[in-house]
Amino acid sequence: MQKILAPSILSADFKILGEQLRQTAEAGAQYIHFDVMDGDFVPSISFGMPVLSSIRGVTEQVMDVHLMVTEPIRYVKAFKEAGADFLTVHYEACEDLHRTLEEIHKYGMKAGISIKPNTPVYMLHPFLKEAEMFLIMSVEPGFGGQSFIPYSLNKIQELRGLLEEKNPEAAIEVDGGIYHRNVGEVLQAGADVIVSGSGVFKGDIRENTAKFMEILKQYE
Ligand SMILES: O=C(CO)[C@@H](O)[C@H](O)COP(=O)(O)O
Repeated sequence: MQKILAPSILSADFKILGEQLRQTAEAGAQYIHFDVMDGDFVPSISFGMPVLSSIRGVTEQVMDVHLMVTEPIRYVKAFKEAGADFLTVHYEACEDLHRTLEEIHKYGMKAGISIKPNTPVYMLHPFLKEAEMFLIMSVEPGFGGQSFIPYSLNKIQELRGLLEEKNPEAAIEVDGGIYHRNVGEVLQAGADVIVSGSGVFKGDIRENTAKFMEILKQYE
């Protein structure tokens, strides 16, 4: 399977966001990871639909939207209209996850399910055939720039094994604390989509992205 880089714009410079997205696209990043925080499910507040609509107009990259929001079902239609391609919700944030995933599919988006670092992979069992992507958070959701939690590697391996049997087409995305120095072990464990904020946007964006793409290719 092709390996994908999804730069997380949480670490971008919003004064020149369009230009920074262009640099990631030109260096090969296929997705843009768009973190939405509501100040309730996570302590921080980030950005929402108006920012997504605005960047949708300046790049062809796939919009990979990660809702760190309580009861995200309330916003499915709005994020579709703003330009989301993937809509990922948290297992821990949904009263009825089956219905939330159905709603995402009803609006023609691909659905993702995310779990926090302390949520075991077995909680995903009832939903393995209901999503196109599964997001393992390798830091506590809420802030960029944290350290990768090593136990996440075991969770990726466990999930890979389950998906091979139940939903081999589904992708595993991993998010938090990923840099050039550790992305190899994340890919080796079974990840398909790599989210990186600080690792892409701190320093030379073109060079950082190109180096990630070079490493990703070695694991295809
Ligand atoms: O969702 C989150 C944090 O909640 C992540 O997407 C971070 O934005 C990743 O940032 P780095 O750890 O790569 O700086």
